[in-house]
Amino acid sequence: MSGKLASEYASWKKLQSIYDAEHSKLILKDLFAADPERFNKFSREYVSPDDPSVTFLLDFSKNLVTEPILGTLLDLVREAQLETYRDKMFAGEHINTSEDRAVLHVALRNFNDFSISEAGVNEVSGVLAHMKEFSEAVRSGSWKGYTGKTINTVVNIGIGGSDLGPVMVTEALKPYSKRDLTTHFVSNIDGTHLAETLRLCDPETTLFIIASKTFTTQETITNATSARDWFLSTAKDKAHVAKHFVALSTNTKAVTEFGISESNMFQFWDWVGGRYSLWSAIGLSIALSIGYDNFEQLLKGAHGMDKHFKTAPLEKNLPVLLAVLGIWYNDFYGAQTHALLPYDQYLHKFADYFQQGDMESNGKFVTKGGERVNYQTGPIIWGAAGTNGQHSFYQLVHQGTKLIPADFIAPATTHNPIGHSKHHRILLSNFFAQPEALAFGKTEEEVRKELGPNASEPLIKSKVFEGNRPSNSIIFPLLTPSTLGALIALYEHKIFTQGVIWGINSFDQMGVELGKVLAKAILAQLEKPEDVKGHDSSTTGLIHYYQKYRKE
Ligand SMILES: O=P(O)(O)OC[C@H]1O[C@@H](O)[C@@H](O)[C@@H](O)[C@@H]1O
Repeated sequence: MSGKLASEYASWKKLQSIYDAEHSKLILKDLFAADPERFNKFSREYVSPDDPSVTFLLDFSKNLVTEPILGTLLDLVREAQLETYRDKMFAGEHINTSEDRAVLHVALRNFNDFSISEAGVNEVSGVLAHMKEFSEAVRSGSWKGYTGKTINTVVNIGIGGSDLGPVMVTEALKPYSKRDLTTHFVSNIDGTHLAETLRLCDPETTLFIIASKTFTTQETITNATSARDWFLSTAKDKAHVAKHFVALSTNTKAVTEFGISESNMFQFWDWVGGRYSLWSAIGLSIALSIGYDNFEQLLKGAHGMDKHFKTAPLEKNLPVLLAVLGIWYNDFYGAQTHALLPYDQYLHKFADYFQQGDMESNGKFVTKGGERVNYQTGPIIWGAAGTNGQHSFYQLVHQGTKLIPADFIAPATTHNPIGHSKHHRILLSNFFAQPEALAFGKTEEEVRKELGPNASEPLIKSKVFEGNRPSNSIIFPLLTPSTLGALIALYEHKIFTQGVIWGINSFDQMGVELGKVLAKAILAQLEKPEDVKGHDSSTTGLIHYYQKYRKE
């Protein structure tokens, strides 16, 4: 982000020559055999500077790196002036240059450690107090619906950043949830999503949270309007909306026009990016589900990671280490994707969440200076909870033709120790086994020995695991709110670091606009075939087919 393309840095060029000269010699089996200290050298234990119970181990020894390679990757971080840009972010400088905005999700979870001067930052504690008061009123039952009944269902209506964070975290922290308060999330404009959710709701006991930073997003406003219509078809009187609809937004005018009073609105600010907003008022559904105190623990866990990112030397800085390892595969090995593989059912939405977090942040081909990059930027993020993935896509990860770096993530202790943790031991045996199999594989010689002299050649070949497939492992004691906060912030800062190295703006999302504009134009043409104008023959043909078969 120093105005240069990443490929112009001396360290980038050096990494390229190292890759060219050495990559065929970087064999994990040999690297481990040559150095009994490899695990100690290439693993780090994180302990929150605020709370020693928030801790995890990052083992990155099963990566195709040596100490000199890691050193050169960290030189790249220095050359890109990461520390300067990190400090600019924490100081509230407008590092989101295309939108002229500060990037201050760290201010949402700042417990007085960083001094940040930006309009709105001094309002954060007031909004948190409002969230606490409101969530406690709903959870205690003192907040009543229009017929005097207690709220037992929450429906969050939002999309993208106003949906994915709350969904992921409420799922992840279910053990902390109030089980008699059900939380649903409606995001898709497809009426099916709302209709199927409303089937589960009673208007007298349901609270709708309309979550939208801009309060103009077509999907959210359409879903919110239909939800209000559904509610009023029973409640009749518009005055009852006040007991059943609240808004989370930066746009007071649009919220009040929708019919939600300012007192039922939870504010946030333009310096909170949608995909970094779960820490803001957008987290209200989380606070309702797990209670405000646990929500605050989530924030505190993230804050500890913020401090670590801000102060730890680069070689001990976990977000930086994850970032440079990702760059090594993405930009030098040509890996297209990165898999997030949590061995924890509660984290089953983790990869979905970081699909937006990473791909909307770093899926950019133009630098902040307006130049087209001549290297790869953001990877494709995907994944699923273990062990399900093992019975689905791991075949390709183990024996396919692509290199797929992966992060394996697991808690040492489960919240559900059924059968004296029998399930968890089986789960974790897989969490340990998969990275081992990926890294070390199974040689032809081993297969031959195993199958005996009568085995056919094709069978032998098909059972060989080449190995040498890299992964990180992250293991922590238990998935608590504060540990989850630290983990999310870990990945947020990884994404930030990669964006700085690539020289791109990780905080705008211009790429989502064109489709929205075209959809608006098409919506106005859907009624009659003669209205369909200005499109290519494919788009026109598709719309005509729809018009032929549509019923209503
Ligand atoms: O929160 P609102 O404003 O409804 O936006 C919801 C989402 O919209 C998308 O188009 C993206 O821009 C996301 O970053 C954003 O989270």
